Amino acid sequence: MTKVAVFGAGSWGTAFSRVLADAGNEVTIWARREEVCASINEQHENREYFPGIELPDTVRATTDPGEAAWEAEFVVLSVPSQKLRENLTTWTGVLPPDAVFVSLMKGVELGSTKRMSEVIAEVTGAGPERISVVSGPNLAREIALREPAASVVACADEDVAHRVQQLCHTQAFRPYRSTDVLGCELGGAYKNVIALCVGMAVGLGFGDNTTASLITRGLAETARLAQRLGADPMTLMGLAGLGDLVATCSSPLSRNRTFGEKLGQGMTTEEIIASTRQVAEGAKSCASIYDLAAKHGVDAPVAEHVDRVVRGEISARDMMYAFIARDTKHEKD
Ligand SMILES: NC(=O)C1=CN([C@@H]2O[C@H](COP(=O)(O)OP(=O)(O)OC[C@H]3O[C@@H](n4cnc5c(N)ncnc54)[C@H](O)[C@@H]3O)[C@@H](O)[C@H]2O)C=CC1
Ligand SMILES: O=C(CO)COP(=O)(O)O
Repeated sequence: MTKVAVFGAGSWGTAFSRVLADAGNEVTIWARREEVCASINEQHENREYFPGIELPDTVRATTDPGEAAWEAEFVVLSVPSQKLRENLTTWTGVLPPDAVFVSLMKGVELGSTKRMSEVIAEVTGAGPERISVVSGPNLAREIALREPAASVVACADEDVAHRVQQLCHTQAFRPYRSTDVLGCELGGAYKNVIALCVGMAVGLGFGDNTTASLITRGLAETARLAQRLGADPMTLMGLAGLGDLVATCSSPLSRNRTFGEKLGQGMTTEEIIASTRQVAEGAKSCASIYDLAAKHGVDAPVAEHVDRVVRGEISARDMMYAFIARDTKHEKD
């Protein structure tokens, strides 16, 4: 059995652990909280995130990072993006030197505007052949329930992408392979910002014309930045781009869409954050993605306006009409 460490016992870390176990691996989850760890080891379920969904015996948990990482061939990372750097820095001493990293995270770091694979490389010194990402339309609850879904495993080294693909291919989970790490990561992070925006439209009571317009122009914006940074534009038409965007913008399970809906209904960012424990990555990544786009001279009205709403500078309604009032242009621009 292949040993896999999963750092992060939230929704996605837990659901993906079930996928890994279903694929025949031995999984040790690092959980931050003792009670989450105990429920996985004693009740074989993560009571906080997925009560009633049984985890196989091959999934164990620990609060000790060294124990989680012990002899692991793969190290899966699934903590909130803005918390990766500080956590990973404390774990470097216990991580096996040859392990392949698998990032499940969909965000861009504030300040540095780095993608998660870049943070991993910087903190651990791992080369691109040891850093992979998994990204696609994978709402954690549906994956935990073994509903059929596809995803993308990307690594600069296609052989490594192939290994990670084998690691998580199950009867319900179908990973495709890619070498476009940048495109997959940007697609995953940007769709959260677009889902926030779509959620705001829903919260304001607007219908399908509005949401379809936002999804389509949001995808155009994502592809524009991705292409400028060197990604393959076709990645954005695939599962890690359009696929994830459709899932996240359509689903009431999405934390980002739900966050946006609450903003559209008039709640403030502070009120929404206080009302949930779960991470809505887009609420932070809107600022870092806008910074990244600005740095590269790319027009990013969705990221820019969502950031302004999240900061409380403009209302969600004003944002919607500000989009419409922008100067007319060619659709391809
Ligand atoms: N939930 C989903 O459906 C999916 C989530 N993702 C991505 O996976 C990543 C993780 O998200 P989720 O598991 O959904 O989030 P979550 O909010 O469900 O869980 C986050 C986990 O990180 C832990 N955590 C929170 N603050 C921390 C800190 N300061 N230090 C260490 N650990 C901390 C929490 O205790 C929890 O175990 C995010 O980047 C998200 O965008 C990707 C695909 C699907
Ligand atoms: O990334 C996701 C689905 O692929 C989950 O989206 P949320 O973080 O908005 O719940």
